[in-house]
Amino acid sequence: MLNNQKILFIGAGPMSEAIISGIIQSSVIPAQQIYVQNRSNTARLKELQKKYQIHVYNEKDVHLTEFNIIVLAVQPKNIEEIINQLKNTIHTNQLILSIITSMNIDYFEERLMKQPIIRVMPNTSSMVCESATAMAVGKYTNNHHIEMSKMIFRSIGEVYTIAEKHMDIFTGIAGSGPAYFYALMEQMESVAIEGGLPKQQVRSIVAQTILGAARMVLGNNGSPETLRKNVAAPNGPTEAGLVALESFGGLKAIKEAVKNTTKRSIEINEEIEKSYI
Ligand SMILES: NC(=O)C1=CN([C@@H]2O[C@H](COP(=O)(O)OP(=O)(O)OC[C@H]3O[C@@H](n4cnc5c(N)ncnc54)[C@H](O)[C@@H]3O)[C@@H](O)[C@H]2O)C=CC1
Ligand SMILES: O=C(O)[C@@H]1CCC=N1
Repeated sequence: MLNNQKILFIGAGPMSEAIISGIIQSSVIPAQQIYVQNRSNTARLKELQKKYQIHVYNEKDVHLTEFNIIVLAVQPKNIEEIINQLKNTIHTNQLILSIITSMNIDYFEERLMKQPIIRVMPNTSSMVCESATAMAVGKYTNNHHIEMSKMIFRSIGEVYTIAEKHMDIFTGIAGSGPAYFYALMEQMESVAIEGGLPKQQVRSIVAQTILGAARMVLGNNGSPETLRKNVAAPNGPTEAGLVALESFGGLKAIKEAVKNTTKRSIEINEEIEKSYI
């Protein structure tokens, strides 16, 4: 289905790279059909070209009508210039996949006439084909568009089709989630080194521990609650650790992190909508 499709990424940041790396590893779209446009950073474009053997463009050289699929991968603050670039140029037979955080499908549909648009929230684990990706579809999409989008994002992990109103909480959990785990890993690495474990082993020990816990849950070996209880014998070392986690606010902090991310995601859309009134 994607054999003859040409795909353009607008924005050459880490998220575009993570997706490109994933789709090349999974051979869902060949490298020679992948194009990336960035604003001015020629060195970054050269780096991506060399690493993945894809085509790269500076903004002014792109002919947007050549592409079947256009992935928008810039920050929300750059959205207006992207709309200006697309408006009056693209056709309704081109599929837009927006991974831009916070920006609602309505925003695009109001500015681009009858354009098929799918809003997607992947995460950086796309790089190793382990993303948890959400997809919400616009009103001008058809089954073919939805299937193409699923194929692309399934090549880089799991895809969940959700209602668009849940995109912000999904961002709080899965889009931003890797950052919470990295923050946790930083703390665990630091205390492991302080406790005398050899530095060269610590990174692997911590990462393997998180990977194993995730695999236990995904392998249906029990709910997180049951699995937690299995680790913590009454009055054992784990129980002491969990008591500290709770008493230092660790559990509440996790919930607050998700809530704050969700709130900020909603705010960004509101701020940008307001700035154009
Ligand atoms: N990094 C992450 O974990 C995730 C990011 N996202 C979202 O994906 C989008 C991209 O994320 P990153 O790659 O992290 O962002 P980034 O800010 O690192 O990269 C975006 C790139 O787009 C370029 N750019 C800006 N305006 C442009 C224009 N008009 N034409 C061409 N290039 C332009 C910038 O120079 C920059 O190199 C953002 O909206 C972000 O919120 C979504 C899911 C996860
Ligand atoms: O925080 C950000 O800017 C984006 C949202 C999801 C991951 N990164």
